Amino acid sequence: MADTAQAQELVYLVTGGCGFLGEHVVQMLLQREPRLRELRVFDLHLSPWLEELKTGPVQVTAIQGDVTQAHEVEAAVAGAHVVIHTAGLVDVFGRSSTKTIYDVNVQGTQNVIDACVQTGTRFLVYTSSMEVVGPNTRGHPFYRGNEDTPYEAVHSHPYPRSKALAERLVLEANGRKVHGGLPLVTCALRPTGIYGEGHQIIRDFYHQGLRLGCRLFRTIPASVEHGRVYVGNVAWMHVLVARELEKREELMGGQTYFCYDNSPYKSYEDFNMEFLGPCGLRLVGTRPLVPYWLLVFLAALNALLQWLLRPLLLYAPLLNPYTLAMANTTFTVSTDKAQRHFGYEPLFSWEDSRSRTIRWVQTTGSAQ
Ligand SMILES: NC(=O)c1ccc[n+]([C@@H]2O[C@H](COP(=O)([O-])OP(=O)(O)OC[C@H]3O[C@@H](n4cnc5c(N)ncnc54)[C@H](O)[C@@H]3O)[C@@H](O)[C@H]2O)c1
Ligand SMILES: CC(C)CCC[C@@H](C)[C@H]1CC[C@H]2[C@@H]3[C@H](O)C=C4C[C@@H](O)CC[C@]4(C)[C@H]3CC[C@]12C
Repeated sequence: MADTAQAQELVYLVTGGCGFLGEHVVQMLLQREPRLRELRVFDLHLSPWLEELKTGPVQVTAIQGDVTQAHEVEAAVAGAHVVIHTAGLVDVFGRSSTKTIYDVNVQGTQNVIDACVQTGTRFLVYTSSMEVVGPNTRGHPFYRGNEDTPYEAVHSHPYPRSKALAERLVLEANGRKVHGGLPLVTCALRPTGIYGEGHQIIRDFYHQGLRLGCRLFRTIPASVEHGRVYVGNVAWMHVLVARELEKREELMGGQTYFCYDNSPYKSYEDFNMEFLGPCGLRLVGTRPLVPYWLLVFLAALNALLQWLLRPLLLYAPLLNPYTLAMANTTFTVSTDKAQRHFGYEPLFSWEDSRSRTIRWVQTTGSAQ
């Protein structure tokens, strides 16, 4: 690949390419990977915006498919040079069964690895999550840690468990011989809480705030730091890793990297106010307005109601014991591993990330 540097010769496959992160990865590849010949976008649900991409210089191939179906994955992977595997079931609210989460996140990832091995695709980038590390349900803080910081990772919830299992599969597959005899080179990116254009939860908070008279009520102490990273920078990191894996396979193969940028360290709610404030909302209270024991009780009540109502309807509110533990436990990263290993620098400054997100909330928020 390296010799014919700028020729348009590469075929990339992005699984989950129509999701929140996947869409940004697709757009970033089209803008920033000059060697791209074909971009395959594989997703369970194809988005209409894909049609607009089909008129550009790069061949964009939309593939409606399911990562749990090995034959569909293999057909999509065949002939691709690089796979960026972002498809996943992101569910910390109890919307899907444990089995479904495992099928998509673990078996789906295994299918992607097997397809690479069988078809001879050598480079696999996996979107993991900060949650393979933490926060754990014991509430231990991870304060500005890096990839080597010791931490007791205890996974009680199906989503982080599935991401941790899938990440292990990907890392263990590094070095396996693919069809043709060359080694597979894999690595895993671990974003913290991603924000930016397309982030559904921020939109939900915005609408909740509008319903409450342009107010939100503080529930988490301002001192609890929650790591966040802008979607454009996460996408950029994926593109860079995919590009550099071939040149630095010894160094990068089998590695994990937190996704980071210059977004400030704040509590989950204070961080959201960086966007919701300029959209007219205010956060009431300098301290939590509800005592913590009451939040714990309400979260447990929600879990009980979810279980009781399951035969009749899906009750999946934002607050449950797991999301409360996540929001209420400090988890922030401070690392330069990606910069050292493959020269990553955030493409978007904090100011830019913030204003892009505000603009998006303003334009799409009121339309809901
Ligand atoms: N959103 C975050 O804050 C965050 C943080 C860390 C890691 N991640 C990881 O990033 C990845 C993308 O997350 P996201 O926030 O964009 O989620 P998303 O739900 O917006 O996107 C996931 C995409 O995967 C697709 N998908 C789901 N099941 C599939 C299947 N069986 N076959 C094919 N496609 C399927 C969905 O249709 C969707 O387009 C996930 O792997 C997630 O675990 C997300
Ligand atoms: C006390 C409650 C009212 C506040 C509820 C907030 C809750 C919905 C938020 C808090 C933290 C959020 C998660 C965090 O940003 C990181 C990730 C990692 C990623 O892999 C998937 C998304 C997820 C779990 C965020 C989901 C929403 C959470 C739990």
